[in-house]
Amino acid sequence: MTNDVLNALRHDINEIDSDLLVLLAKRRRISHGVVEYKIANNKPIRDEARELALLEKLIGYGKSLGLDAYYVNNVFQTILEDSVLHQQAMLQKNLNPDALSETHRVTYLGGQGTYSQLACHKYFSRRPGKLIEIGCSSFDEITGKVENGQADFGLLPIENTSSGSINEVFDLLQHAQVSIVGEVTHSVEHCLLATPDTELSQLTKIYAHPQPFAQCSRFLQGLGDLQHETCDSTSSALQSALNTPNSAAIGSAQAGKNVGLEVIKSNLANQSENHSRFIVVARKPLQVSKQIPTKTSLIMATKQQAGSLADALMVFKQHQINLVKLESRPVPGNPWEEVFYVDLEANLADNQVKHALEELKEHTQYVRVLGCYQSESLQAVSVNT
Ligand SMILES: O=C(O)C(=O)C[C@]1(C(=O)O)C=C[C@@H](O)C=C1
Repeated sequence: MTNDVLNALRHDINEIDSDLLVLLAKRRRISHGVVEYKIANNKPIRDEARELALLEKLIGYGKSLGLDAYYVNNVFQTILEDSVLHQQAMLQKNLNPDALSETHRVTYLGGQGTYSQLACHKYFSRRPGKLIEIGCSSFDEITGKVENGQADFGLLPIENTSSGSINEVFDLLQHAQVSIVGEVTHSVEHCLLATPDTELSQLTKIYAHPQPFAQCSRFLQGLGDLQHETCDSTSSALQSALNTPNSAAIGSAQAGKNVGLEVIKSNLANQSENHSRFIVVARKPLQVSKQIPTKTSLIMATKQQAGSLADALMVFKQHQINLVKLESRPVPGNPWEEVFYVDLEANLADNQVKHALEELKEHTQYVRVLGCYQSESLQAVSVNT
C-alpha cells in the first residue's frame, strides 16, 4: 500500500469521525429537549425499560451490519450514561438556579493533570458555566477555601476501589462547615513517570502521594528496595521526579506529559479496575429532585451501650431505606469512641427519611446530615447479548 492510499483512507476515517461527533451533539440536544418534557410532567429522568428496548434493537441491528454485540453495547451504554447524567444535571440546575452561577470557582488537590483535576473537569463539563480552578496542597485547605468563600466548590477524593476509604477526608467531614452537593467517579490509571531515557533499572527513588503508593503496593513490592518519598499531591511528586536524577513519580500519563515526564511503566494499580469516587462540597446544601437517583450522607455517634449500632441501623431497615455505605472512624480526643458515616440511597425530602432521622435521635448521641446529592453511580441496564 502506498502512502497516498493510507492518507486517503485516513481522510475517510477523519470524515466519519467528524460525522459521528456531529450526530452525538445532535443526539445530546434532543435528549435536552426530553428533559423539558420530564420536568413539566414530573417523570423520572431514567427510563430503564426504554434503555433496554433501545439497546436490544441496536444490538440486533448492529449484528446485521457485522458489529458484535459487546462493541455496540459498550458504545451505547456510554452514550446513554452521558444522556442521563446531562439530563439530571439540567434538572438540578432548574431546581437550584442560584447554586450554579455563570462561573464556578472550584478547588481541588494539586494542579494540572492530577486525578482531582480530571474528575473536576468530568463533573463540571455537565454543568454550564465558566470554571475557575484553584489548586490546593491539602484537604484542609480545600474545605477552608470553601468555608471562607474563596471557592464555591471543593472536590475531595473519598474512596478508591483498590485502597478503600480515604480516612483523612472522613475525619475532615466531622468538623468542616460544608455540605456534600455532588459526587463523581473517575478511573485512575497509575503510571510510573520519569524524565526521558530513564530506565526502570536505574531508579533509586519513587515519589507519590500516599494514595497511589497504597493502590500500587504490589507492583512496588516487586521493584525491591527503592526509596519511597510521600508527597502532598501528585503535582509535587511530578516536580520532585523532574528535579531528581534516577527517580520517578506515580501519576496519570496526562499529568506526566504536561510536565515533560515519560511513561516507563503503566497499569501499576493492584486492581485493573481502579476507580476513585470524589465528593463535591459547597457552603450551602442543594435541593435534589425526586426525579433522579439520590444519596443522603450522614454522620452519627451511637450511644455507648450494647446493640446501639444495630438499633440505629434497624431504623433504616424499618423505613425501607437502602444503606450503601457504612464507615467507622475514631473520634479525635476520645479514644475508643467511634463515629459512623452512612450513605443512604434516599432523598432527604422523602418522608421516610425525615421519620428515620427523627427516630435515629433515640439511638444516637448525635446525627448530622452531611448532604443530599445526585447519585452519579449509574447502574447500567443489563442486556442479553
Ligand atoms: O427516552 C427518554 O426518555 C430519554 O430521556 C432519552 C434517553 C436516551 O438518551 O436515549 C435518556 C434517558 C433515559 O433513561 C432513556 C433514554
